[in-house]
Amino acid sequence: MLIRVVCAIKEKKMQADLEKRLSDLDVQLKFCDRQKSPWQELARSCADVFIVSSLLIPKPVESSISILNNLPEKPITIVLHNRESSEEHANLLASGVDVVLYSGISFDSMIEVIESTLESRRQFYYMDRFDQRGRYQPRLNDFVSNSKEMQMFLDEAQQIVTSDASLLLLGETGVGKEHLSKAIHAESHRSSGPFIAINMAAIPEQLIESELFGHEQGAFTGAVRSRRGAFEMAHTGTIFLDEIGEMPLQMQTKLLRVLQDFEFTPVGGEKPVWVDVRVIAATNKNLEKEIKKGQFRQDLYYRLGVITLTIPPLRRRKEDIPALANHFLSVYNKKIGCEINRFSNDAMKALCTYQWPGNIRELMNVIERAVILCKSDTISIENFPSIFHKKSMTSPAGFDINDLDLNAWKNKTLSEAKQEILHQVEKKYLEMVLEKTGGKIGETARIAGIHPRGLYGKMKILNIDKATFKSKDH
Ligand SMILES: Nc1ncnc2c1ncn2[C@@H]1O[C@H](COP(=O)(O)OP(=O)(O)OP(=O)(O)O)[C@@H](O)[C@H]1O
Repeated sequence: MLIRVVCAIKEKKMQADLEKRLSDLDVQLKFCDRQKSPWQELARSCADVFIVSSLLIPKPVESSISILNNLPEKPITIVLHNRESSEEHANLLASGVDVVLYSGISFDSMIEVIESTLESRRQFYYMDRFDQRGRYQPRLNDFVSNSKEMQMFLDEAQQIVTSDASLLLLGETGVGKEHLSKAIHAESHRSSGPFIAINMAAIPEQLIESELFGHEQGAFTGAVRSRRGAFEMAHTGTIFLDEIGEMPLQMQTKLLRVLQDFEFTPVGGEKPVWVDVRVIAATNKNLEKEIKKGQFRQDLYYRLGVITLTIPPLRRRKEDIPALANHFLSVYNKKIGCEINRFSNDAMKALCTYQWPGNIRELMNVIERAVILCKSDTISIENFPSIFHKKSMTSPAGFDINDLDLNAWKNKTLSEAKQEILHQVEKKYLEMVLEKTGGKIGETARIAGIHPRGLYGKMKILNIDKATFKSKDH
């Protein structure tokens, strides 16, 4: 968060000195007009810290201070008092002022107190970001995943956490793009800074600019107070721009300009603001198609996608389903207060066969519903929605060329891409036959029309363990 300091200082020299020193402190600084009564201006600005001369506080002091204290930002108020009277200091503190400073003290001491106030404000935002156990969740290591594909993906993600480059996350709805970006933020050197998520599809078009870059009071009808935008809130942290494919073209142009040097001017503002922010954008749209249709700027696509990661859909990493299902079972057991131990074999099989168009979000919802409906210690297929009861669910999934992730092939030769698909097909086929034969190698080899030694070799390469199939009821 970029700390905002708003000052109303009576003495001209003091104002000039403070302006000089506070500008070095990584804050956004604003001075109210000394000629007019500044209180209305203070109350309409959005600030973390107010620094005011006691002579400018309208009487009665208590109600003027309470106007500031009741602002939604819960600002800290520092009053510079021109008399060294402990009684008057005590009265100011009793009216709700946080810090009272005698303006006759050395300027360095005054700056020291202001600095420590700013630091306590930064800590206030910092504390806000941790759960009760003091952990900022989620972390990359906590990612529930057993599949090779996801492990490779997570290794790739691990390599880019140290980078400050913009990141574009692609993937279907519910695959975990926001979840991953939180984990990347938590692993990065920015983890003590904020993570601010903003969804382009959820904001009316005319408000996007103000949501992203903030506005000044009076910038448009209804802008009664000034307000900070997401970029300012994300200062020293990460901003997550979700559904970037929904951003209107005109805003794309503005965003591109901001991404050049991270400087912008709030709507209706005069002074530019500079922020230090890492941008992670995400979409489930095919941006290359959107570019061809003229709906997305190619230069913005390149700027956002300095690094691009595509999270595979759940149906392409079915090995993850049992681990994820058990993870969500324990999450909802705790949340709902149940003690369900397991899934029946049929129930787990149904989960593993389903195509999951809504990915992990859909899986979470299905498990939550099942935990609520389950009346025993085992979740059965009857606890799932009716689509899971159909017979076709238990037959092996069909092969759909459209399910393939073409992005994953970008740096591969044709023969490497073919090899990869071939491995997937062989793995699926052999697992299906091993399942049928209860893990019997001779019988599986006979059905597959290959030599048992050849079958062993393939199982080793494809990481298939026959013991997995022996444990099933055959
Ligand atoms: N690996 C994971 N382990 C545990 N929970 C996960 C995992 N991945 C995603 N989730 C959970 O699944 C839900 C959906 O994830 P998320 O919101 O990150 O998806 P998304 O790809 O950003 O979706 P959308 O495109 O619709 O915005 C969230 O509640 C998230 O916490």
